[in-house]
Amino acid sequence: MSEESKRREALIYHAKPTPGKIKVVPTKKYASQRDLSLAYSPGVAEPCLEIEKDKNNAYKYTAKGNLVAVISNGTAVLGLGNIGPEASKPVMEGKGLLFKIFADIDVFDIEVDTENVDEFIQTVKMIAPTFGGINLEDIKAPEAFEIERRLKKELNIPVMHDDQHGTAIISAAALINALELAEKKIENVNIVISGAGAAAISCSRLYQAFGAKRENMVMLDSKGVIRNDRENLSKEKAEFATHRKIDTLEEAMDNADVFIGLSMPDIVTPEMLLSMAKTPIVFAMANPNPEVKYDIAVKTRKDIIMATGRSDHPNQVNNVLGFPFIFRGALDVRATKINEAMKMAAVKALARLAKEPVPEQVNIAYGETKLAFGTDYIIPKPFDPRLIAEVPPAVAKAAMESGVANEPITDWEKYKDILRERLGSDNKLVRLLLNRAKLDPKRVVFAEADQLDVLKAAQIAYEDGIAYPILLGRKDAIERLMDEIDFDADVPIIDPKADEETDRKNKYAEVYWKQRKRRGVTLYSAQKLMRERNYFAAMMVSEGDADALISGYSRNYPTVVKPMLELIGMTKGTTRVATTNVMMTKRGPLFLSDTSINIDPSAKDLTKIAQMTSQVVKMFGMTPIMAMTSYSNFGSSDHINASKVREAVSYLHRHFPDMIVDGELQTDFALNNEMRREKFPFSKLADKKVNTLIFPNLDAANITYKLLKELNEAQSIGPIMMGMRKPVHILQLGANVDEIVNMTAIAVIDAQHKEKWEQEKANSKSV
Ligand SMILES: NC(=O)C1=CN([C@@H]2O[C@H](COP(=O)(O)OP(=O)(O)OC[C@H]3O[C@@H](n4cnc5c(N)ncnc54)[C@H](OP(=O)(O)O)[C@@H]3O)[C@@H](O)[C@H]2O)C=CC1
Ligand SMILES: CC(=O)C(=O)O
Ligand SMILES: [Mg+2]
Repeated sequence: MSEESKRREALIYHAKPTPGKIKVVPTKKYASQRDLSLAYSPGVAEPCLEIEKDKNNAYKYTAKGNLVAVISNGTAVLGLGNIGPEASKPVMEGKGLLFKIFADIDVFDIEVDTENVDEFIQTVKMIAPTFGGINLEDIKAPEAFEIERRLKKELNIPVMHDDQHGTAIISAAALINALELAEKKIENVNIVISGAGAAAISCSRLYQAFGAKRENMVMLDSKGVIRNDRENLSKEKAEFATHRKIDTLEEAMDNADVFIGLSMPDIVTPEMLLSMAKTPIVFAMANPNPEVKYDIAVKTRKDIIMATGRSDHPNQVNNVLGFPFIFRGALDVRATKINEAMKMAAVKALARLAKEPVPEQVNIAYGETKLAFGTDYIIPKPFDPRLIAEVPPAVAKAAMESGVANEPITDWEKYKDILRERLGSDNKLVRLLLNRAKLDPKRVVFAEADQLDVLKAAQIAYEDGIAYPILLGRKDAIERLMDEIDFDADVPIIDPKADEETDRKNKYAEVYWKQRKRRGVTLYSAQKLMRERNYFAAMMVSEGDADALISGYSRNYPTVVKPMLELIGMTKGTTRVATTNVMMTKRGPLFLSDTSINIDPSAKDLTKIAQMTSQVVKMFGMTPIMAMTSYSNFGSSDHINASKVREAVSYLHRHFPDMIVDGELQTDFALNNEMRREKFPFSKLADKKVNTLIFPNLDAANITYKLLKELNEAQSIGPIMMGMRKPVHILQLGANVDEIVNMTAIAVIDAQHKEKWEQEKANSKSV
């Protein structure tokens, strides 16, 4: 994309469909007059009076505790300089967006029209009662130092200048890890710091707290090297003035181990990079354009460990990894400050997390195949969902230990769950699935293990303890791919076409032939069939050599369903198989059935689909609240398509009175309690939140789930196969790695349940 197109794209993004990036959304009901009388006069007076009695009640009755002010005067906006308060607003709104999506913190951005330190401080102090915390942003040095120092002293809520400490925290974490990779000790390295402003001074101070030596540092500002014989140095610059008799960046870079750029674009030349010591560490963090372009740097030095502040290259060292999580931890213990102990705890948590195996969803989010700790991955990525559960607890704990927390946390596991929940219900449901599977992992045969994504999913399932994979496919291809993705495990690999070792192929063929020899199957044709991976895999499960099966990644649904039905068949007493998809929507998980199999189910089929779906919903630990959907509401149409749904509902009401199910209902009435309450107060669904929709036919269900998925309205898990005698689960064609892992967990849970039923059956027989 050309620079001009990028420019246009950025402007359109900010302008359309509504100008800006954030808005205020009410969190309470406001539909009726009654709601309004609570939200505003007269009801609102009650919390006012409670807060008048005790100011701390503001945390109980208002949004204060989760509200941070992002405040700037626009004097040092990114690396764009002093562009004024109005021009800084897009950046401040951007910070608001990041606070929200990464840590679920609400933000008012406030742009103040003054460069006078006293006026600025006075303004912040006067508006501070509104907020739980103050994030100072893009205020130039040296004023930024005084502003932060005085506000910290005079306010009893956390105040942090993000450009100083957010940047210091993330770059210190990156530096610690980069030094480990370069096999250098922080006490010994020579560090050049370009910039002597808010970010640079604060970073250099924090590096010292981790062992860097001031005498090994050379700092530069717009006038060159800050020497101790220079006159009129500010207090902060004087702190880092060097005794070395050098003047230029070029001289400073000679034999330096580390370059920290918090200044201006394009000031580091290839020659300077070449003059640095071996395995140089270069963090060119000026935004939006770094001190040296990423491509030039990595081309110039093959041994470089390179980072920028940008998201379009590896190693984004940017304070986005700091401020959301630091404030989250501070707010959650109602800390009065953000102190050194809290900052250091955040550094350590970030540095540690980078060394942990990276979840596949992070690889997917960044279009990577295998992120792992190394020169191109020295710090976690901002979209890493683990950040929220790792960094804020570390910060909160440090706040408690250093005596600045007003609301200590006692149950850390519960706190971590609450934090994860803040990122939405999708993560919660998936986590629940994975955790359940891990409780009792099963042997899962992956019928298409020679496909990279399937193999990666099998690797994750194995490494996370979700399943014991059995890999089916060409052995040489699987082994080559395993090498490629570092899947180093002793898991069975079976090639159905050449399974000489166990001779299972012939054993399965014999079983199959015996079952069907009077139905035109010869032993020869059975042997031929067992070379086909889906038949072989189905026989493995049927014969108890595997507990569950995953297939369908590379073939269309009916081709895979056929052998499964033929060899494994349905659960006893079942006349139908069907599928359900769980859609993770904004209103919570929603089960949709039947999404893949029954084209035009009868009333009786619909009752079966509803019952099977009800079992699956329970498997997810939820109570099924089901609406049988239609274009008609409770008899408003006499057409056969509506009456069959009515008939199904009536059957379920008669035979399963405990089931919470009703219809026929249009989807808006099914999902909107108020509409339903008003028009159909007699409905058995009453005020319950519907979590399951049974559709009258395949068209409706399949179109709905694909539409939701494609419009990014919901992430989908499924289709989950229901009604099979054994746990067999068929993927959507071309499913991604996350979807395959989720399906594997479902297959394992399905196997756990089926095993339990078998045992219960056996026990009841023996009684
Ligand atoms: N990646 C990240 O997370 C972050 C990156 N930054 C980036 O760091 C830069 C500085 O931000 P901040 O500290 O807030 O701003 P400040 O205005 O406080 O500081 C800017 C500093 O850069 C110095 N400078 C200007 N030109 C040169 C030059 N040619 N060589 C060396 N130093 C020079 C200035 O010198 P003088 O004192 O003489 O004026 C000043 O000390 C910006 O580009 C910003 O985008 C900032 C925060 C976070
Ligand atoms: C990232 C940031 O805060 C800055 O560049 O100013
Ligand atoms: Mg900034």
